[in-house]
Amino acid sequence: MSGRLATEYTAWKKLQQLYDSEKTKLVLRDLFSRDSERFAKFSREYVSSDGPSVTFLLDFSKNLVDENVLSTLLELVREAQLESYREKMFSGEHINTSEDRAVLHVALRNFNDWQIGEPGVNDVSGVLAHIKEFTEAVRSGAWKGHTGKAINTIVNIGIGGSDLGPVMVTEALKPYSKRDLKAHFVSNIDGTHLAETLLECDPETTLFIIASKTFTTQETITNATSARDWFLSSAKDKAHVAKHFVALSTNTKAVTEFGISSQNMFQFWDWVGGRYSLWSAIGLSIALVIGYDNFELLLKGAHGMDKHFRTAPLEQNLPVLLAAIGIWYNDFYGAQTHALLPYDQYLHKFADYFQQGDMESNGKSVTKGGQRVDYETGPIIWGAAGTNGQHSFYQLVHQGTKLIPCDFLAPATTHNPIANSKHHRILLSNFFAQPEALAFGKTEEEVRKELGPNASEPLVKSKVFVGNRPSNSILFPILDPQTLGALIALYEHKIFTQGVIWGVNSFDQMGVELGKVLAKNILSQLEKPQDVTGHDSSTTGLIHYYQKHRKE
Ligand SMILES: O=P(O)(O)OC[C@H]1O[C@@H](O)[C@@H](O)[C@@H](O)[C@@H]1O
Repeated sequence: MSGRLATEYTAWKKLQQLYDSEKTKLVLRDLFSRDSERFAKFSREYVSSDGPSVTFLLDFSKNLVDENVLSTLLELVREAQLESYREKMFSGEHINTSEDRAVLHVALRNFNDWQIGEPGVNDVSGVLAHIKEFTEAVRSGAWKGHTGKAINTIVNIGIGGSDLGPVMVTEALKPYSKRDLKAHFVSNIDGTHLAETLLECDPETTLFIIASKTFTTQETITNATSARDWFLSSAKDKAHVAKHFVALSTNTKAVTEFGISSQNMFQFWDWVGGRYSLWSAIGLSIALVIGYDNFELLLKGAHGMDKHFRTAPLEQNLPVLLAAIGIWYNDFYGAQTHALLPYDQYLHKFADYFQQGDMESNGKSVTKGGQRVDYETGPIIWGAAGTNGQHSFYQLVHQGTKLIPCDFLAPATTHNPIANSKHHRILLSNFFAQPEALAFGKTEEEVRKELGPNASEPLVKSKVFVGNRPSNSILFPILDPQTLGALIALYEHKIFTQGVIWGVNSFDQMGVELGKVLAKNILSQLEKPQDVTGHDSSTTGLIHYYQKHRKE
């Protein structure tokens, strides 16, 4: 975040030389056979130092690194002044320079009372108390709808950071959920999303949570307005809106104008980035689903990771290690993507969540100083829950022409030990096997031995796994709120660290603006063909075709 070009760092140049000279020697089969201590050297156990107990193991031994490469990567982290930028973040400096804002999602989970001098920080505990009071009233049935019935359905209306976090976390922590409180999430402007959801709602027992930091997002305001119309078509009286609509926002004025009273508004602040906002009032749906105490455990688990990130030496610092290794593939090996592969059905939205978390943060091509970068920045993040991915895209990961660094994540214990945990043992056997297969592959010699002398050459070749495909493995005891909090914060700080090295502003999102502006202009031209002006022939042709064929 220094705004310097990463290629100017001495350590970067050293890494390029190392890549050129050592690449052919960084072969996992050899690295492991040469060093029986490799696992011990290249793995770390995280143990939270305060708050609820969280432990997990990060095994990064199956990466194309040796001690020399790793220490040079850490030299790069130091040279980019990660430690100093980290302090700037934690102390509330306006490191989001383009928007002149502090970046303080860590303050939302600051149960250590670090002193942070930014307006709003002192109000965090008040908002948490409001969330606690409200969620307890709804969950206990004390909060009544307009006909005196308790709430049994919540609908969170939000998009991007006001949707993805609550969706991912409520899915991940389903075992902790109140099963008789149904939770829906409406994000897409496509009317189908709202219409299909409303089919499952009763206006007497549904609570709408309008989640929008700005409260100006077209999708959210349109969906919220249609939801309110739907509600009023049965409730009739506008006064009933107060019992069925609450808002999560930084924009009190727009919330009040919408018709939601300020008592039913849960506040947060401009120093909470959308994609870092699940810890804020945006987490209200999470607290409703899993209960306030579990929500607080989620926050405390994240806080433990904040403390680790802030204080652990770089060699022991898990977000830093993940970031450094990621740079090695992204910038020297030319890897375009990074796969997140949780072997836990509850984490099936984890990759979706970090698609925004990572790609909106580091998908930039100018530094904070305004220079065009001459290296690759944020990777494409993708993935799916194991073992489904194995029967879909793993073919390419194992034998395709692309290098795809993978993170495998799994819980040692399942919440659903059906069939005497047989399912879980099979799941975990795959979690252990895939990184092994990727790393060590299967040589031509091994294939020949297996197939016998009569096997055709093409068949032999098609069954070879070249291996040497890198991965990290993260193994945790069980997916509970505190562990999930720590894991999310782990990746948040990884993203931060990489952003510092690349010199980009990880906290703005200018790239989402242009399309919004063009869509607004096009919306005003959709009525008549003669209104369609000022576009290229392709866009004009598409709009004309739509106008010719639309029915409504
Ligand atoms: O929470 P609101 O303000 O509705 O924004 C929702 C989302 O909008 C998008 O355009 C992005 O900028 C996201 O970062 C943001 O999370």
